[in-house]
Amino acid sequence: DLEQLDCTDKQKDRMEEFFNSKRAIGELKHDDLVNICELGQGNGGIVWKIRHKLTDKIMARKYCTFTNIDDHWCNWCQWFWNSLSPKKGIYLEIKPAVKNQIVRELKVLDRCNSPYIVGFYGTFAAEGQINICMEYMDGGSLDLILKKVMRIPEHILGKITVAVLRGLSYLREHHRIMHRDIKPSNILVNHQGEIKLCDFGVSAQLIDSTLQTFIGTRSYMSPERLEGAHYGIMSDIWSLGLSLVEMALGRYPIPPPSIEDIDRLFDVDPDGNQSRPEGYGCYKVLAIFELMEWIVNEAPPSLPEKHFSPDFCDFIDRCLKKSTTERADLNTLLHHPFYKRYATESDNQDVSLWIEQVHQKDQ
Ligand SMILES: COC(=O)c1c[nH]c2ncccc12
Ligand code: NA
Repeated sequence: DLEQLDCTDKQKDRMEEFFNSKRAIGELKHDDLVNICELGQGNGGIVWKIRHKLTDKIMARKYCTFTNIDDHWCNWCQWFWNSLSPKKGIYLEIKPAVKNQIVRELKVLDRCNSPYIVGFYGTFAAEGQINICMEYMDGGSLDLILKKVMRIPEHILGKITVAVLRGLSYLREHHRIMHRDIKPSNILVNHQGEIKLCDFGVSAQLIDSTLQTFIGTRSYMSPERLEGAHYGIMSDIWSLGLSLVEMALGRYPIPPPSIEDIDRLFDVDPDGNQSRPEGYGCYKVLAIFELMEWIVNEAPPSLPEKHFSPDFCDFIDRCLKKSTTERADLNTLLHHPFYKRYATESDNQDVSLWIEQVHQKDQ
């Protein structure tokens, strides 16, 4: 039965519904699943929309790719990364014993039941890969939504903040783990207006066995983590702050845009449509290592009070303190006015409506 989570009756019903469908599905087998379409190339794997033949249940399935060690680039990266932080050796192959440990550790996902964590149907090894089957979120991930809209309005970002902080609290209180990879592509939404986290580092072995730590063109990693120092939940807080600024401005905020850049981003043309101004793409895109250097050495980004509420600006400033001793911790943020403004609203009809509008743009 449901652990007595502090959630609304509607949320309890939704989770009960999920448990029933999970029980009906039972043990997941490779041959019972049919691929429908690709949903995204996540970090450490590819995500597919699939259908469970016997129950017609739609799910999301992540194929976890490992260090394809024959790839020269990966070897170089891994060597480079180890030279930066020689704390762990290079996994030249995924030994069966390691694979079994990963599957065992992923079983923890069976017990991750929260309205703010994407549902888990099961995991299995097939064709030398590990598969994780999860709840399908028909609104997709926020990075893809951000590509469709100019930027995400503050009241929606407030709801996103509530969901992420509650998801992080759940992971810490019930499973004593941090997320490790908070960013827009790991925050999913659906047409019911639900907002959930996915891709958290539940298996230490899986984290060690994949190169996910730094592949990609952007970094949501905190300064202390980039420096190879010890990091914990406070690193998730930094990642949340950076993700919120990106979604609020509509672009990755490092190097920080100038006030002129921001005014241009917020300019509306005469007939009131917000089109991406021609100068939009003009900002300099830094290479990944320049970016990491900027995060470690330069001042953190912030929001302009001209376009956002003082509470939101203050919330962001507290998340993006470079020093972990100055940065707000989870409990402080759960008492922050910006969080409290949205925490009271129990249903997410506004989010549901907004998702509808966003996806209408496709048609
Ligand atoms: C890593 O998990 C995922 O990316 C996803 C889990 N459920 C989803 N639903 C839609 C899109 C992506 C996902
Ligand atoms: Na992901």
